[in-house]
Amino acid sequence: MIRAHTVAQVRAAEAALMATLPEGTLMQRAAHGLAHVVLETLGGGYGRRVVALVGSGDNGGDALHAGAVLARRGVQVEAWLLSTQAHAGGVAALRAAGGRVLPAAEAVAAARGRHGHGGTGGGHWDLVLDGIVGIGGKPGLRPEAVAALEALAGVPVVAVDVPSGVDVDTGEVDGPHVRAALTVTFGTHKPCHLLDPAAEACGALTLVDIGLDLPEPDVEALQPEDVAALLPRPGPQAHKYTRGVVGVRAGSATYPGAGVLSVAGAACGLAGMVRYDGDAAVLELVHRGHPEVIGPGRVQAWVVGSGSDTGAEVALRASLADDVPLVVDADALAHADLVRGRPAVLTPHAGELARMLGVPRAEVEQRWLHHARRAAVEHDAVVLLKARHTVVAAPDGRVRVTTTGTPWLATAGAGDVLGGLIGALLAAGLAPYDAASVGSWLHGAAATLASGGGPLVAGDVAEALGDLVALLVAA
Ligand SMILES: NC(=O)C1=CN([C@@H]2O[C@H](COP(=O)(O)OP(=O)(O)OC[C@H]3O[C@@H](n4cnc5c(N)ncnc54)[C@H](O)[C@@H]3O)[C@@H](O)[C@H]2O)[C@@H](O)CC1
Ligand SMILES: [K+]
Repeated sequence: MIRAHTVAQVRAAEAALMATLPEGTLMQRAAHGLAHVVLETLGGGYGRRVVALVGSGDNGGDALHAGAVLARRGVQVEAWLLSTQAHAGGVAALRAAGGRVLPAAEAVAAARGRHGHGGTGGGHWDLVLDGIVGIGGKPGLRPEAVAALEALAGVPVVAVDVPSGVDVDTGEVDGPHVRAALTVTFGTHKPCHLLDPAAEACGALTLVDIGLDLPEPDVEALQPEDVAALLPRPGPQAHKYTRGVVGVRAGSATYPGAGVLSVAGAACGLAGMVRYDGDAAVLELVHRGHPEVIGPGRVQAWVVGSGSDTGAEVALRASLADDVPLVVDADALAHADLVRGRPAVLTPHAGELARMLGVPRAEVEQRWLHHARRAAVEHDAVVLLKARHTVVAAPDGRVRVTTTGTPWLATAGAGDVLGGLIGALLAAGLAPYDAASVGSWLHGAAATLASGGGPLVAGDVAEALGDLVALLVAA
């Protein structure tokens, strides 16, 4: 599991640990870990050239101390100070190790002198260390930092702890921020490493352990071993009913494909049986790919709403009449109020969630975490907000972010497959929060498997699920 803690949680854990250790120990752990990752990234030390952008706080201190370690390994290190307040011990350590320290304004002016305004002076450097601000930073960057980054445009950036300028606790961005190729973080992940748009600015992630003792995380992301542990598996005595029956009320004469694809997701094999309750012509289409699907009857979970058109409300009310958990998607989301307090997973995309909450879509896309959490509380149900990094929020505040997937998954019908898959997991006995987050993880991973780096259609995702589950179960 990737566990992400808020700034306040990290500060508390750091304070508790620091009280037991000699001063500076944690920064040394962080700086050595960071330097080690940088040396690996550079493929060695001697002859490499690294510039550190250094702000006024301990994040700059980390960059300076890491710079000192790098300088001792033969790296040519220059620190550009963005403030007169730079970490004194770090400055002294870097100087003592042979690094150069100068005000950023002077370095930027020199780069501009050599290469003109807007600067292509970056060509000299192999890597930029972003020690502008860490968890103590306010969102956005000051003009001096923006100018320094411009002067170094094109050089890969390694962010120290977080990409400077992003909101650490929410992943929101407001104004300029660093875009890193790699982020090296300390002690634990922070929400901005998982939540877009900040997560996109992190690049790859590496965690350096500094020995923090941490509470329950604010946000987490399932990893393959977590998904494998949560996957429902048939026991030796299993039969189709004990494995769960999932019912699908999706698709209509107008949108038959939604029914076919919802069933394709539900028929992933993780439940024992799939029932279809809807348009007879759609059932005929369903039978071409899935002859095992049967008509209405008792189920352990319902999937409702995709392509249901004007029949969504009737389908939802009929499903609620059975006291079983349900997936509420697409057209049925307009009637999500009916579901309040029932075991359910609501699966909106940003536009649908915006309508549910009565806010502009752009606001949802700026503040994914906030809106997913708010919707989960207001609807008293698990909300799965579909996006590049899907956010699954429970009414009690728990949040899981999905980091699997590929941009090729942005394709028609992919959401129908996801709804069916989550329905199968509910029918198999997973709680709504687990079913939603495991389903979303599997959906993204199956897309990556099916894509192989190229385009795909929704049916390919459903087809890849079997192979994916086999890989997880075997691992
Ligand atoms: N305290 C410790 O022992 C440890 C701290 N660590 C490092 O310390 C960092 C936190 O350090 P700090 O609490 O000193 O805070 P930061 O270094 O994150 O930044 C705070 C400083 O930046 C200024 N500032 C805030 N927003 C700004 C902005 N948008 N632009 C420019 N300047 C801005 C503030 O005036 C303040 O001086 C962590 O992210 C991590 O890198 C790690 O070394 C682990 C151990
Ligand atoms: K930083």
